[in-house]
Amino acid sequence: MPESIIEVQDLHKTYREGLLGRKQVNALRGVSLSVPRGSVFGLLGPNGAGKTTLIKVLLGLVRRSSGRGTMLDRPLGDRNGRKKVGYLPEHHRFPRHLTGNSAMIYYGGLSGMSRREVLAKRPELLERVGLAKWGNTPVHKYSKGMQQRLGIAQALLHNPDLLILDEPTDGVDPVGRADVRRLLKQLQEEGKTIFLNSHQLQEIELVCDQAAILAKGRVQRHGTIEEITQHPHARIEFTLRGSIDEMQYALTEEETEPWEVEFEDVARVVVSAEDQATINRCLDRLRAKQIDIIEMKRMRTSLEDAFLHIVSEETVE
Ligand SMILES: Nc1ncnc2c1ncn2[C@@H]1O[C@H](COP(=O)(O)OP(=O)(O)OP(=O)(O)O)[C@@H](O)[C@H]1O
Repeated sequence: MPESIIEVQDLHKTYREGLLGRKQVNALRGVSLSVPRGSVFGLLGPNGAGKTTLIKVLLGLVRRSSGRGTMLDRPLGDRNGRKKVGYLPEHHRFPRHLTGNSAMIYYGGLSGMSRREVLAKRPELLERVGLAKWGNTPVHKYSKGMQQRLGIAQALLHNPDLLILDEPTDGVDPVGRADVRRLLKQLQEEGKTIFLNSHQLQEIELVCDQAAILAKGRVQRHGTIEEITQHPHARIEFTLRGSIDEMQYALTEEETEPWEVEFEDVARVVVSAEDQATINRCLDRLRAKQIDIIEMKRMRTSLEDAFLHIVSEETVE
């Protein structure tokens, strides 16, 4: 088992609202998960699932109602555990009057760094995020992608081991997203762990090694992207040549998706197979009917399909 940088067990958070706190919102209802050190970990979930609450509990910005955990080998909420964390909040806005350079000094100061320390690190960090030439430009002239990259640069100032990024590519165009992805991969290669909250499922699929899907305050699925996208039944796409009638006859007992006839004697069909024995049976019947198997490939579910399936499965309370 790889070492965990974040480990939480049975985390609950209930917000209380209204007069005397009578109205309760159960934002986290027993969240358990572990984030391997050195991974890029994606936290996914529909609106209101509890993602930001989980991040805030990890950072000690919101007090948990119950549960336990560790972050960077310290108990949850421990101030020393937070010193090695870089954080990019959701919808963050830099004050308009700051430039890239002055923003780095301002935010470095907030995490206790002296001006001299920031000045020593700033050129390299701005270079890394592709903003070396933009240091003197006011941030209100930056594109959304540039602002997010500056946000990541400020989160890296104190050389954290763990980066927690809440929607880092929100509102960023595809080119900007590819830049952010490249940067995250580089940071991972340097040994940093990245915990990413994102709505962009494709983004998570491209950049993350592991993910957790949160819905209604509970972890619905947790594992590598491969594990999450594994379909319970294998789906095999066959491209076949021969008599279309004979093909259909050979596969009458199987669960197939609509046939696509490409030419008069070539067709493509997807067969759902519960196990290898089902696949073998299909092959035997097709061969017995003298059908040529031109191609056979196992289909993967996209993370988006898996996400929609998991979220629609979850029970409504
Ligand atoms: N300070 C608060 N007081 C009361 N309820 C809150 C508070 N913060 C969040 N909630 C509620 O807790 C639940 C989880 O909210 P949270 O913001 O953690 O979800 P999320 O998954 O981050 O959603 P989104 O993707 O929309 O940002 C929601 O029902 C939300 O309305």
